[in-house]
Amino acid sequence: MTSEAEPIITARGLRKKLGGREILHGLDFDIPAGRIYGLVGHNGAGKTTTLNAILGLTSCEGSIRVLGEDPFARRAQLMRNVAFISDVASLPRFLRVRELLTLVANIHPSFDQAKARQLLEGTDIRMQARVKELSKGMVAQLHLAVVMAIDAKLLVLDEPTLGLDITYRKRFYRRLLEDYMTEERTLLITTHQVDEIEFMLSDIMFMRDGDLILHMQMEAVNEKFSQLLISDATQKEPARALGPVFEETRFGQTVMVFDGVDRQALSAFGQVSTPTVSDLFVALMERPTSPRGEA
Ligand SMILES: Nc1ncnc2c1ncn2[C@@H]1O[C@H](COP(=O)(O)OP(=O)(O)OP(=O)(O)O)[C@@H](O)[C@H]1O
Repeated sequence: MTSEAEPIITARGLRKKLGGREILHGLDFDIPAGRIYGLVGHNGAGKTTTLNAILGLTSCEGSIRVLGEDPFARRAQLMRNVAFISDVASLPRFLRVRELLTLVANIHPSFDQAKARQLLEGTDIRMQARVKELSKGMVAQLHLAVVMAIDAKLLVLDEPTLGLDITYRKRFYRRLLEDYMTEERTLLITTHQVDEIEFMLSDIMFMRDGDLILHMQMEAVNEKFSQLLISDATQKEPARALGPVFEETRFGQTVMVFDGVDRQALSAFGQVSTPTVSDLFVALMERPTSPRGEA
């Protein structure tokens, strides 16, 4: 097993300029092995650009190492241990499923064709079918089966379930968790439906306008942040005195999010819980000063 001391990905001062504009403003982070990371951010925050830097699809300033290598300079070698699914449907549409499996077997040294066939047995996808005849959900399933049959240390998923219905999305993530994840593998996922994957995440990263504004283990999120639901309006002012980082009204009740405030103290004013990742994201996006470099 790769030790915690040797991160799978290390970025220092990662910057990217595109079209004369800086898209990534100097990111610093380490991603250890055996974790499931959720990378969350608004449209245009720089998530795909970050993933492209990790996958060696784009060159950047600063430094990035994936499994100890520079992904841009050593992309071909690195792809033996890295697999990815992007939101851009990238499977050749004219191929039959069995031709696709043969093609991947020919180009990918860590691909186990028998395993891919076995993964497809439980689906409606036939070996004779052409990719273009499959529904979106079936293409996603096929893509996942191909990727799950690659013995990779790092799997990068960029909006992997875009356009799929809820049943497919749930099945997709369940499969990934049950049949793929081991403590030697690392998963990095971006999605705008973060509530659906929250149950499987070990860590989250929030991006805002090319900056990393939060990078934290889920357990730490639990300890650090609290959500307070206030039904009694008279409790709003005293709760506000404790300095919420966010406040809004929902169905006539007040919701506040606190950073580092004792839950016992909060419970005097209402119902205390841990905010969901999406609630926390909304709260921190509105916070004027970003806690850069927080880990
Ligand atoms: N080739 C390019 N030339 C110029 N600007 C680009 C290029 N590619 C991306 N950008 C810009 O970089 C910024 C970050 O884009 P990126 O795709 O990384 O965001 P994202 O967080 O993945 O967004 P989304 O959630 O919409 O996929 C955006 O403002 C985008 O317009």
